[in-house]
Amino acid sequence: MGSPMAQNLIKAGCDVTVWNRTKSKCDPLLSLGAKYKASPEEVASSCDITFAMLADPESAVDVACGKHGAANGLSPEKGYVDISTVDGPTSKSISRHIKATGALFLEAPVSGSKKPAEDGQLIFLTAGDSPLYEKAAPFLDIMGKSRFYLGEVGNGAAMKLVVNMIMGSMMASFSEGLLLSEKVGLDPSVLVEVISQGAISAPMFSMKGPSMVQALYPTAFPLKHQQKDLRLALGLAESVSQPTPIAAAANEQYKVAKSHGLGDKDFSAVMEAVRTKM
Ligand SMILES: NC(=O)C1=CN([C@@H]2O[C@H](COP(=O)(O)OP(=O)(O)OC[C@H]3O[C@@H](n4cnc5c(N)ncnc54)[C@H](OP(=O)(O)O)[C@@H]3O)[C@@H](O)[C@H]2O)C=CC1
Ligand SMILES: O=CCCC(=O)O
Repeated sequence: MGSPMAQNLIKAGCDVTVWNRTKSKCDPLLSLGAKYKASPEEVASSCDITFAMLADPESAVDVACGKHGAANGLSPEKGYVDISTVDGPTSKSISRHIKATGALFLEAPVSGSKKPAEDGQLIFLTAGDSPLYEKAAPFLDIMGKSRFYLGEVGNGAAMKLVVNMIMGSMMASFSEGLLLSEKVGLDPSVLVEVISQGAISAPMFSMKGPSMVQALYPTAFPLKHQQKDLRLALGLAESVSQPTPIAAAANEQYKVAKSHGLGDKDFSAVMEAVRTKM
């Protein structure tokens, strides 16, 4: 996700400096004109705004607050925008570290996957310092098609987790439907077509259905990240005593799929956990 987002900034003429743990993944960006720094600290100290896109809460904390983390390079007037999908408590902790340097903080997780990231069509769910929201807006508009400002840090993370909780449950349910249709002698491709014309039509079903029918799961959104998001969403629900039995059942299926080595496949590969008693 970080790579196509950075590409769009570079192509729009922004002065972009990049870092990634696996340096070779920066090469396509460097050939487009990006500069490279050897640590998040050096990126933050050389840029006005630093955007971070990390896998999970642990890596988001490490890159922001760890040794040679971005916080070490920040100072007043600078801004740190964390686009990673994390839970509210993690985001608040990162915010405290960043703000202790005098810099501003915005959480800005995104809805939309690989293709929207490539096409600059992401949906930003932001919260935190509103002056940084205003300053970052022109860049968010290059990478995305819309942006929401949701107030206090934690609200962007919560919105993102609720959306992905619904998405994960929908995908598990869709998988069950595809498999059931096949078992009763229907053509699952026709089910995909029927769904696309009715009230439960969703771009996700139309885009992923045809390959799921062929048991193909080319990765757009890794299954391990969908399971992480369900886990974090269940934690959010627990924190306010909201029952979420459907999401909890879906999470079990993603856990099974992950434990069978499907974590790096697209999250639609949850169908393999539903298909067989893995
Ligand atoms: N893919 C999608 O469709 C979407 C993903 N998201 C969210 O965006 C985030 C990124 O997703 P995505 O790009 O798909 O994930 P990837 O797994 O493809 O990339 C994860 C990134 O995090 C880095 N990373 C992981 N662990 C560490 C660590 N310990 N220290 C430093 N860097 C680390 C990786 O570095 P390295 O290259 O070295 O492994 C890589 O740059 C996740 O939070 C995900 O939930 C949100 C919307 C859509
Ligand atoms: O977090 C991943 C979201 C994927 C999507 O919105 O299609």
